[in-house]
Amino acid sequence: MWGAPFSAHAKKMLLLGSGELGKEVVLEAQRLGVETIAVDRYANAPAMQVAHRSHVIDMLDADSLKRIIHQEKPDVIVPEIEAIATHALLELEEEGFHVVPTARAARLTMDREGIRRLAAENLGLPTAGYRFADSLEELKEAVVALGTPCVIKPIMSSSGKGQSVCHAEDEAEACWNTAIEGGRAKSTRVIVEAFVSFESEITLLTVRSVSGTIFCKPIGHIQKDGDYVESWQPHGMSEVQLKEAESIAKAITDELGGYGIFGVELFVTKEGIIFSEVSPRPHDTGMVTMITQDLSEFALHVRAILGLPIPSVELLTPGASATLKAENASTNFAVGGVEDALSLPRTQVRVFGKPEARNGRRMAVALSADTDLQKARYTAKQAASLLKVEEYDHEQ
Ligand SMILES: Nc1ncnc2c1ncn2[C@@H]1O[C@H](COP(=O)(O)OP(=O)(O)OP(=O)(O)O)[C@@H](O)[C@H]1O
Ligand SMILES: NCC(=O)N[C@@H]1O[C@H](COP(=O)([O-])[O-])[C@@H](O)[C@H]1O
Ligand SMILES: [Mg+2]
Repeated sequence: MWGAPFSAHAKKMLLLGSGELGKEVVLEAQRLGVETIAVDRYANAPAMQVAHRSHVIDMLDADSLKRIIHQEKPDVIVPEIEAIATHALLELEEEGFHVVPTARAARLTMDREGIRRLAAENLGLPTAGYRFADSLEELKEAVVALGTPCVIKPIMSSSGKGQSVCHAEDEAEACWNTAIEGGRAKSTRVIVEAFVSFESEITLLTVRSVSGTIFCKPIGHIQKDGDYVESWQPHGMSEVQLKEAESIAKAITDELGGYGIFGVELFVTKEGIIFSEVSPRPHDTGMVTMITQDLSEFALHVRAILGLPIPSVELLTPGASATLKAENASTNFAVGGVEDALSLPRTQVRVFGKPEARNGRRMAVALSADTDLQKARYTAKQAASLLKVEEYDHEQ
């Protein structure tokens, strides 16, 4: 029970990160009458455009983070990206603030080392072989030890930023440079992972709420340069594979604890299911649930966070999503082709409203439903291909 936004008894939710995923979280929170505050490193971020108010701060700076949280005194703090001063979240939790799902979960998943060691070394979950390196020399040793191809990633990054595949030992230096330039935080530590030749990869959305743990139907996806371009639900898997996937997801989410949605990323291989990583928050590939489920991953996150019951989640139809990415840097552009995309059957579009385009930046997503999953995938891809980031002429 809570009062209206802006009133003395309002329920206040503060998001750390205000991208396209946060925007949907804010919209869902507002449907339940929650007061929303969006925070990010730049102005006019997507979630800021729909939240009650917003702040621009360096979220990797602990003092700025604590200052804004002490000022706002939110009832719930919702990390929306990894790159946050998570040690400050641990302190804030100690003070009595509620961090979603827990400050420890945010801390462990912000860097690949924390979550990988927890999954592989503490829980004994199957993962790709891995090593960590703090210098080019150490990286070269790791590449020799793991063999090629292997995948190199900054320990703090997301959406494939700074990630590369090393095909031969003499590529190690180029991979090192990519990682150092691409990480979201200025860390020089990288993870080197043995390359997994998977048959498919999935996100298993797992919801922890007062009602217990439930799983959404598996979401299949395709990634390009470490970033998702297409996802669909349900992904076809055998009963045995699904049980294995659910048991890994249950183990890691039970360990992280708290209430909320988790995107558990898994590789499906001939030999079995391999754990990749987990986001204690909605997942980009899960945007497809906006068209497939009775409760989207955003609605589920908000309900779980607020301590509300989630007795079940239903897949209403097979469906798919496909992304629009910008190719050039610009602040004077429009997302065009929406009319053409929406002329396709059972298709929707979300335009994120990011104020700046950059090469590779995700700007919009197309969502399509169809009783035939393959048709849904085809239509979503077609819709996304009709969307374009178009530059205005200088005079306009
Ligand atoms: N060890 C690996 N073997 C094979 N492919 C991999 C490996 N690690 C990552 N990939 C590929 O790169 C993609 C992105 O990797 P990962 O999820 O670790 O990066 P990320 O930057 O955290 O991405 P996101 O934030 O979108 O989840 C994976 O979904 C997979 O397609
Ligand atoms: N894979 C994680 C992911 O998709 N996160 C989503 O992308 C935003 C950052 O986008 P930007 O880099 O374009 O600002 C984040 O704020 C989040 O919504
Ligand atoms: Mg990932």
